[in-house]
Amino acid sequence: MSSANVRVPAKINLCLGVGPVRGDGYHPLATVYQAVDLHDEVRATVRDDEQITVTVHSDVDARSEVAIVPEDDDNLAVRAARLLRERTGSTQGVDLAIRKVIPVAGGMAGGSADAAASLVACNEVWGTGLSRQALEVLAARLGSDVPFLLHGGNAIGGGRGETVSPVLARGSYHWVFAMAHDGLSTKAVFAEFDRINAGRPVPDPVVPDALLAALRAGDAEALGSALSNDLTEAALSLRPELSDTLSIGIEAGALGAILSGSGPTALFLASDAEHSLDIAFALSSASGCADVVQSRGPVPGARLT
Ligand SMILES: C[C@@](CO)(OP(=O)(O)O)[C@H](O)COP(=O)(O)OP(=O)(O)OC[C@H]1O[C@@H](n2ccc(N)nc2=O)[C@H](O)[C@@H]1O
Ligand SMILES: Nc1ncnc2c1ncn2[C@@H]1O[C@H](COP(=O)(O)OP(=O)(O)O)[C@@H](O)[C@H]1O
Repeated sequence: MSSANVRVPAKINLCLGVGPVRGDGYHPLATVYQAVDLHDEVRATVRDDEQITVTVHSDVDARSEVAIVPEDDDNLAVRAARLLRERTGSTQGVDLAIRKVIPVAGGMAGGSADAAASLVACNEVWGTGLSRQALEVLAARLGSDVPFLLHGGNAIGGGRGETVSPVLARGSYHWVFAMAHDGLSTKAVFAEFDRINAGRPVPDPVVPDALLAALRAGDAEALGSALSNDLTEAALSLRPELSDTLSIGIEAGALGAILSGSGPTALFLASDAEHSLDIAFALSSASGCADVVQSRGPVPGARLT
């Protein structure tokens, strides 16, 4: 096969517990990931030389972020292809074309999603035949949340986020995402977390029992109350105006409102499609929102289409 197309979802963190910084600079996490219906696509086409190229396209007019996605070896999709080649000894080249929908530096793992998609697409077109398990090992080297994007659905994330284990979950949830005008650097938000917590004891992170119970029961209202994110204070310290966005969604009756990962995307849980439309409408005129998107989760991880 000379070309393959992979669809890959964004992720949200239903809870994000963050522990004290480790010796390697990373933080231990206790999170529940959910893959949501907001997808990038990566098309891989084999070249007849050894080059690896990437192009990035977007249909999203309201955000001009594609300009900040590197179209060179720094692109995470290219790094994934190089890592797969290194691991398998393949010498083939590939053209990668990314259709970008997931917000860039939005706390929804868009770059990690493209890395996961590139692993699956290149493994297919190069015929390198690595198992999902072997791809997960490579994924963990590319970024903390890349293994989850291969997996999809709902899952518990441990370690620095790269260990993914199953969670008992029921139900399909209605989400509204408020995208900000500019992204936030994950590294900068973790550094702010360390600055704020310097001199304070930071406990080891845990996944709250109330959140696990809500997911087991498929109870949207209980899930809304159990949403949590230990990076909130740090992200709001860097972007105080995000608290206005969260307040607008809460006033519109959201069952729960938190930042997605390290932000700045804000996420709101709705009880049904109509409620989700009401919340989206309230947010659409907020000055801090570049775009408002209604979505559903969970959905599967990176898949060939
Ligand atoms: C915070 C989370 C939560 O799901 O999501 P995002 O907000 O980025 O989407 C992730 O852990 C992000 O994962 P990812 O974007 O793959 O981060 P990485 O490339 O591994 O790390 C980028 C930087 O973030 C910091 N980092 C990341 C993960 C972690 N557990 N501890 C950290 O301190 C480190 O400074 C690291 O250099
Ligand atoms: N394919 C890619 N898509 C998006 N960002 C990328 C990609 N490759 C590299 N990057 C870089 O990674 C950074 C973080 O991107 P992203 O994964 O979207 O954010 P987050 O970690 O907040 O979810 C961006 O600022 C961008 O420069």
